[in-house]
Amino acid sequence: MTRALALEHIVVADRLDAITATFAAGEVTAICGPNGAGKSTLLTCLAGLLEPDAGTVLLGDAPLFRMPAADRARAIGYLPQAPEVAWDLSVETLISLGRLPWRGAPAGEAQAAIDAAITAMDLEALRTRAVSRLSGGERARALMARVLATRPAWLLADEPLANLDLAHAASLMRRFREQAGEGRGVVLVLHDLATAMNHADRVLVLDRGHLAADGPPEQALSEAVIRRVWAVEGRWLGEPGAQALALG
Ligand SMILES: Nc1ncnc2c1ncn2[C@@H]1O[C@H](COP(=O)(O)OP(=O)(O)OP(=O)(O)O)[C@@H](O)[C@H]1O
Repeated sequence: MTRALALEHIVVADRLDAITATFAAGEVTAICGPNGAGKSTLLTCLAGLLEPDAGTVLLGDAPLFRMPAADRARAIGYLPQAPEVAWDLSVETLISLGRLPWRGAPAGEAQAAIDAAITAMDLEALRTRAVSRLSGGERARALMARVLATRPAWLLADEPLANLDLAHAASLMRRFREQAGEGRGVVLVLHDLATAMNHADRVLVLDRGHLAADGPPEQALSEAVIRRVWAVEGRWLGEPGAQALALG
């Protein structure tokens, strides 16, 4: 069973203030909030890349920052907001880097995970293409595929839809749902509140380093919360699961 990820009173000076939240496996959790609210900071703490100044991050019962790095890398896959690709690799080689935490596993298992990630992100036609010759959205899909190839218990992604066209964005949200259905935990930073409203099981709203709301999307992203946190008048239109936010 996938162990829960939890933040206990974490503080990152001037960026996050005493945040407590437990993330459940099998769910898609969205983190929303205005620019500078602390969303990426929170996600890097969850990923085990930024140690908070106070408080604890737990994976199950284990403090995340005491775990061996390889164990952490197998458990948590993380897609940063603006990932760097240091070398000009082919798409398939880039994706195969997602298997590094599993060195020693059978080669067939690795190839199956890489092939599944290539299919999931619609990259068959680009398998041998150099990363430098991809469009922005294709590159984003290749980087997401690298994370999927790890098959981690937790998938953390910072604005994973940012560069994707409509069809690929919808397809990736379906993949995240499938991943949650397989028992993984999925935590996404999302600016598009309609995507969070329609696809997340739970939404955390951050506002200037504080947790402003935490709950099912219809509560955490109510019109009152949007007014208070984003200072915008918004009105939800449409049916549950296919809502749009009208502004003004
Ligand atoms: N490395 C850093 N050192 C110090 N402060 C930082 C650092 N990175 C970000 N900050 C500050 O911390 C706050 C939170 O930043 P963070 O990147 O977590 O926000 P965010 O909610 O992800 O914003 P955005 O929607 O703009 O991506 C901001 O005020 C930012 O200026």
